[in-house]
Amino acid sequence: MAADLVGRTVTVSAPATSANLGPGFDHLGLAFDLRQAATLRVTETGFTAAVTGEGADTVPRDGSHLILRSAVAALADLGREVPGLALTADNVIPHGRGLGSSAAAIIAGLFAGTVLAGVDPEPERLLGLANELEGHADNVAAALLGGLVIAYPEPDRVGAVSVPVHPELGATVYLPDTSVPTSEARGLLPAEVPHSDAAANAGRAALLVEALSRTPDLLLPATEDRLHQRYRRTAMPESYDLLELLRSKGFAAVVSGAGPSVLVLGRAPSLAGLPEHPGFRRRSLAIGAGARVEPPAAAV
Ligand SMILES: Nc1ncnc2c1ncn2[C@@H]1O[C@H](COP(=O)(O)OP(=O)(O)O)[C@@H](O)[C@H]1O
Ligand SMILES: N[C@@H](CCOP(=O)(O)O)C(=O)O
Repeated sequence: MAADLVGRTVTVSAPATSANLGPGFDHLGLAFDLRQAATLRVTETGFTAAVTGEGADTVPRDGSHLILRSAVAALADLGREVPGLALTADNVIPHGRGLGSSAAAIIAGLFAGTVLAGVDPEPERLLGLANELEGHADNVAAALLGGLVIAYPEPDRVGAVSVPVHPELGATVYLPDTSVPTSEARGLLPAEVPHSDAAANAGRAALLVEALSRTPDLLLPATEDRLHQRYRRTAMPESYDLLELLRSKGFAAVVSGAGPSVLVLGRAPSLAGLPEHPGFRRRSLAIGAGARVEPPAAAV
């Protein structure tokens, strides 16, 4: 038991993310300026969570809390065990909406656990742990590194590269009141897809990297997907209808992550013309930085 760590405190933050971005299923992620902050203190005994904001009524208050579990996993990976941890968090990322709340929680916990152990948060090690906890690498990679990220899991490691985004790129998210757990949305995907659909997505994902980084005018064709969105329609019919409506008007709309939020990408000024839509709250998002240690004052 690492009694030497008792009393250590750290405040960290990790961004909300949108995974997939249309054709980049499980591989592309984009981070936003909406951040999960968390303060963790090593205590003499017990695992506790004081939580306000999004999900405060539903998340556990003991050691099964996702941020605490992730911090413990990072410590264990370093061969350290702590007698207790006290978490304080004010959650601002809505849960189960496709904005990577679980990825931000996992990355915040892993980052905090590593810093509490006195070790530099080395991206590849954290990404491997995060992929195990989340089950897919796209939004944990973006939450860790920030900006636009291509994740590429390999048999013995998870790789990720950052790609510069076009300076005018903006994003607007349409948030419904309803949520769909990512596990449920993943359960709707078929085990096999037609070769032509896989080929189309491979081409569009390549085009999307060009569109996001250099040529935003290509975003509408570049965000076409045939591998996941339509299979998930039954779980989020209103989102799919909104997506089709926006695309018919020329906006590059996609299901954000596993949904049910709808994300629109484009040059920031062009997004000013986006319409309101009943049942959804519209919100502009700027591209965000990756996980980081915050000054203690950032804790709420
Ligand atoms: N800040 C958080 N603290 C604790 N648990 C969280 C937090 N954020 C997310 N979770 C857990 O992850 C779940 C949502 O994850 P998921 O279904 O993948 O949706 P998404 O990541 O798109 O919001 C929540 O119901 C909760 O169990
Ligand atoms: N590639 C995953 C992304 C899930 O993202 P989330 O933010 O909805 O958890 C998927 O599409 O299942």
